[in-house]
Amino acid sequence: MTTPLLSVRDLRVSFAAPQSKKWPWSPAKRVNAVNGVSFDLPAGKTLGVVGESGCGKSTLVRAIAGLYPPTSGDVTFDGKPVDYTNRRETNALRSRMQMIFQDPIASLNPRMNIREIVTEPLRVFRPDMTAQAQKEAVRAMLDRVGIAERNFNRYPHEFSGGQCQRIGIARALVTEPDILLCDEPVSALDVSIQAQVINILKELQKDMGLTLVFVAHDLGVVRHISDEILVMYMGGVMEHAPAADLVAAPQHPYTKALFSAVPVPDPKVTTTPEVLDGDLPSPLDLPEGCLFQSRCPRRMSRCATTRPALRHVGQSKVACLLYEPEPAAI
Ligand SMILES: Nc1ncnc2c1ncn2[C@@H]1O[C@H](COP(=O)(O)OP(=O)(O)OP(=O)(O)O)[C@@H](O)[C@H]1O
Repeated sequence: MTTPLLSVRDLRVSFAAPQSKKWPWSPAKRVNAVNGVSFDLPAGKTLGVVGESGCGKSTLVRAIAGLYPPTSGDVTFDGKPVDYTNRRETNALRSRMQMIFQDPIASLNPRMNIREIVTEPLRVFRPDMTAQAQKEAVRAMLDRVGIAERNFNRYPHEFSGGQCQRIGIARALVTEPDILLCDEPVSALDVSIQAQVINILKELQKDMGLTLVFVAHDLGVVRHISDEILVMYMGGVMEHAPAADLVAAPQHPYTKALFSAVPVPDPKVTTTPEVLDGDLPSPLDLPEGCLFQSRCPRRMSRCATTRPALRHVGQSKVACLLYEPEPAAI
């Protein structure tokens, strides 16, 4: 079996919660944003990450990129464990692992023109390149994302959201990284522009042999671009499956509810979104058993005490006690 390009094992990220002003002596609490995520991603493939707002998707990719320090767990990149406390190592990692963000305009420096923005990563990560070689690389990269040379001296505010996202992609890919972490890159764009940006990403992935992690809350977009999909809920993985299997036959009760809400573009097909009752648990105080128990339509008594592990169900991996035999009574 080939070694995956990216391996994540039991990754956890928590943040210090703001201290209560009314009860400053109360014990400090932590927001548990990512709670034990594991996956392997082979080179050249795309992993989609989906889930409701606040389930920890952005925190997961930012922790992998080294923007948030993981609380525990291991990340292995290209066969080597990543030490996020080692600054030199993290900097070297950044040249091979780049990121694009949700708000394309805000993620570009408003004081730099487009040429300067796309040249910046080369100045940092490829100081060995001559100024002429850098200029050529920037021109070629901007050309590939469809930005004409006559616009290179213009500033981000002069471009539309879709153009800014293309510039963001050029900035991320100019150093020819191995992996691109995409944090909701098309959520802020119009639907027609979303398709253009996704097609550019897919073309570049093919040409450059890129590996992608693609975060989105729009399941339609994710299933179009992904080879495999990770479904997150309250910072944990509920299901991890090949995209086609997840769409055709979701296994976890949460995935089923999530997919039942996706509209089908066919007037003859009627869909009935499954409404989930119950409250979300607090990320400050996670339940002992299954993270989804408070809203699960298939809840059983042992869900309150046992946290299910991801286990194989056909081609998928599912974290649900429905697929775990009940232990025999002693
Ligand atoms: N810097 C931070 N400090 C404290 N809590 C944070 C911080 N960043 C995220 N969180 C919390 O961590 C949890 C996960 O947030 P995150 O942004 O990763 O979710 P998400 O799934 O990406 O949501 P969205 O789709 O809305 O971007 C949330 O409860 C959020 O409030």
